[in-house]
Amino acid sequence: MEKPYLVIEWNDTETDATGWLVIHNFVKGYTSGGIRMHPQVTRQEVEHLAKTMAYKYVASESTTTGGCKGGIAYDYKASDAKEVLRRFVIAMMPYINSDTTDVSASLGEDLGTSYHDVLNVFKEFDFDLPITKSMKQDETVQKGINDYNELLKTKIDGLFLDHAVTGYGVAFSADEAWNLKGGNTNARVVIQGFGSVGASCALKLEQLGYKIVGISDANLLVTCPEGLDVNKLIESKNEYGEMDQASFEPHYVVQSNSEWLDVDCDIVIPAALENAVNGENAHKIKVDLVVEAANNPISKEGDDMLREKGVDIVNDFIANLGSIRFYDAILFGLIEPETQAVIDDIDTLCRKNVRKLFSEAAKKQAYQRNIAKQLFKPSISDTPGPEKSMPL
Ligand SMILES: NC(=O)c1ccc[n+]([C@@H]2O[C@H](COP(=O)([O-])OP(=O)(O)OC[C@H]3O[C@@H](n4cnc5c(N)ncnc54)[C@H](O)[C@@H]3O)[C@@H](O)[C@H]2O)c1
Repeated sequence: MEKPYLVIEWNDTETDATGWLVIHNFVKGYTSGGIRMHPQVTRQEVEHLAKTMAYKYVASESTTTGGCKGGIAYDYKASDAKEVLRRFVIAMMPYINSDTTDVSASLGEDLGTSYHDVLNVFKEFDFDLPITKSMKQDETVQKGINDYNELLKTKIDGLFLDHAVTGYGVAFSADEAWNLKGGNTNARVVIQGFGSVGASCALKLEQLGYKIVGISDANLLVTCPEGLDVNKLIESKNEYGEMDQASFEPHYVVQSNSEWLDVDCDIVIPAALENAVNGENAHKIKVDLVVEAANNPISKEGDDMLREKGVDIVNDFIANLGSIRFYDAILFGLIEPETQAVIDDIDTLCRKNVRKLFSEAAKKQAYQRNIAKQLFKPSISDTPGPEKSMPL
């Protein structure tokens, strides 16, 4: 279960883009994950992300879904990025929507891609959500698909629900961990990234009484020791999660985004890049809580340094499971299909997992990441096929 079940490499016929679909495991013929696009994507990164997805489904209490990931090495801002994404999705179609085997890899959005664009390709092929043959015959799942599509149109706090769920889950996780540590109120938070996840996390933490004192995006770092106005920054950000300097208050300070770990704060939340905390910069971390909103945002060297320093962490597949829990809980009818019920469910699950993580880590005097890998290790890896058709 440490090696991926399947790795498929794709070379675009019209550009120099290369991509991979990595399926870490299937559960009942089903596996799910997003598609990432940026110029530095590697096969190794996609394999690592697919594995993280498998753990994340276990942490989400899913009994129906394995972990996979798509990755495309291409500039997500290029004028033809959407066509490249479309050709990648089409190339992977036999694994996404198969009528000959009871198998489906459900692909959604990740860094550099939007769910809407992925969905448009599915529509060309006449389906809404990729599911297995058994799922197509299941009334609960059919209702779940409709409910999910309806919920995608709803908003909370001005954000589309699917753009809120992950960041809110990160915020609930950070809040639970901070409370368990006996942290002070009004704690100061720095966040790397202001996309779907970074922005919604900042907003929920602000609602919970935290001060967001620094946010970085692909272009800059903006700081304010008294707290940034998160709503105003969200209103003015563009589709790539980049803030508009014209909306900044005169007392905000703008610096290079590479200085994000120099900001004086209590909690650090990497919500953008892989290996954002690494052997070169981990020494700058002076806080004793890091919450991983991005997938795999801390390199092995960076992680060793944080562990030695005694920094507490809430790792990625516990903190950022919001969107997959939303999808699973609605698709399989685990909760009421209502906007607030989705948020409450993520609130409850994230806090429960963080309490379990911190209490086990304290009991065993061990680093949280090692404990998380024991607590949420995937134990199922089906060989999919007709003989595996089974009731959900
Ligand atoms: N979207 C989800 O529901 C979801 C779920 C789980 C995990 N994640 C993970 O969270 C991370 C962010 O995802 P997202 O959906 O918010 O992506 P996004 O594409 O919406 O936003 C990415 C953000 O990162 C910023 N960024 C890029 N380069 C940067 C740099 N050098 N310094 C600082 N910021 C930089 C961008 O400007 C943007 O604000 C990814 O690792 C993704 O895999 C996302």
